[in-house]
Amino acid sequence: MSTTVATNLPVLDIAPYMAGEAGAAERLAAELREINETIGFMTIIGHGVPAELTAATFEQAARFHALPTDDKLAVKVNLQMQGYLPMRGSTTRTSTLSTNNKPNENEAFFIKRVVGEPGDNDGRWPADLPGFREVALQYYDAMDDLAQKLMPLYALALGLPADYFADKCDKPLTGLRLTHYPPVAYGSDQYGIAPHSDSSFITLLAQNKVPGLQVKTRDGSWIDAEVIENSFVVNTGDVLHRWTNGRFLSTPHRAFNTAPTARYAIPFFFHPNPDTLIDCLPGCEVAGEAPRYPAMTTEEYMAWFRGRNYDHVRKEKGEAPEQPAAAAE
Ligand SMILES: O=C(O)CCC(=O)C(=O)O
Ligand SMILES: [Fe+2]
Repeated sequence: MSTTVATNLPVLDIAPYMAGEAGAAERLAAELREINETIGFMTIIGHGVPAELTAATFEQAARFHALPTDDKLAVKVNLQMQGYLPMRGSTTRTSTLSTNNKPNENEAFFIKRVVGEPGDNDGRWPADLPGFREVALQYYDAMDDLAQKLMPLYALALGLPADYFADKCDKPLTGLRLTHYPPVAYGSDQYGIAPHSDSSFITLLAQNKVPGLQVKTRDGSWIDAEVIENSFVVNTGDVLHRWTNGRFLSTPHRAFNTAPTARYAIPFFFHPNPDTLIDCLPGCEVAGEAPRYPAMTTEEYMAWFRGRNYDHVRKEKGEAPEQPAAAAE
């Protein structure tokens, strides 16, 4: 593990905006723009998500992963990434950030709910775990809500009308991942989750009491994300990076668990609607240059991403496990 320095990510207090204070949206949007053009990671406070709900979700993640392996395998992940992904079931291949060829030292439970539907997760809910589904879906609602509230800030940050993303993200592809990183003596090129950028528009990662998240800065150094009580780490993912023609950074990050106890993480991934075309946004063109990324719908992009990173999806498609690189959605 290379040397890191503990440095705070920029902290954005969104309480004035959430309270509807005059001028708050414009002021925060300007900060958001600066952050996204320079580091792509921030910590938000004043978000209004009850700390008890976040704590309860961490507890449910721990309860799920404490189940016997057979019970977890009974809800094994499907091709839509709903259900249980066993230990070392992912290898980060979409990434050009590392040459590791070892699977990620984590296991995860994925929930994906379609907006307006009750959240059946393709029937993939653990038996005999009362309260798990209810808490997870309540947290999911809170994350959906927070992500939607952040959309106008992202639009303003890009010089677009505040409601620009509204009809492009009103039936978003979202997902909640409950990850378990057991304590591991990591070998070389071994990670809890290998260096990767997220595939999302944005990711909302509840502050972890157990440190382990590291973020790569533009000068190439890795910094530890510091623990700030009741906050969310919010980062730009590849979809927004592509949409902004590379202007908003989709910053590499990785995680280890070096604590003697289990570490859990509960990231929420927010994508635009499946049929939203991710094509260079107005104002992000570079004069005299073609857009850096080919236009693709969110759905097309995600299908490509899953095929690369998740072994069960590769197998289904008849593709051999390939030389890996780490990914997350
Ligand atoms: O475990 C963490 O803190 C980060 C996890 C992560 O980056 C992901 O799941 O995409
Ligand atoms: Fe990530």
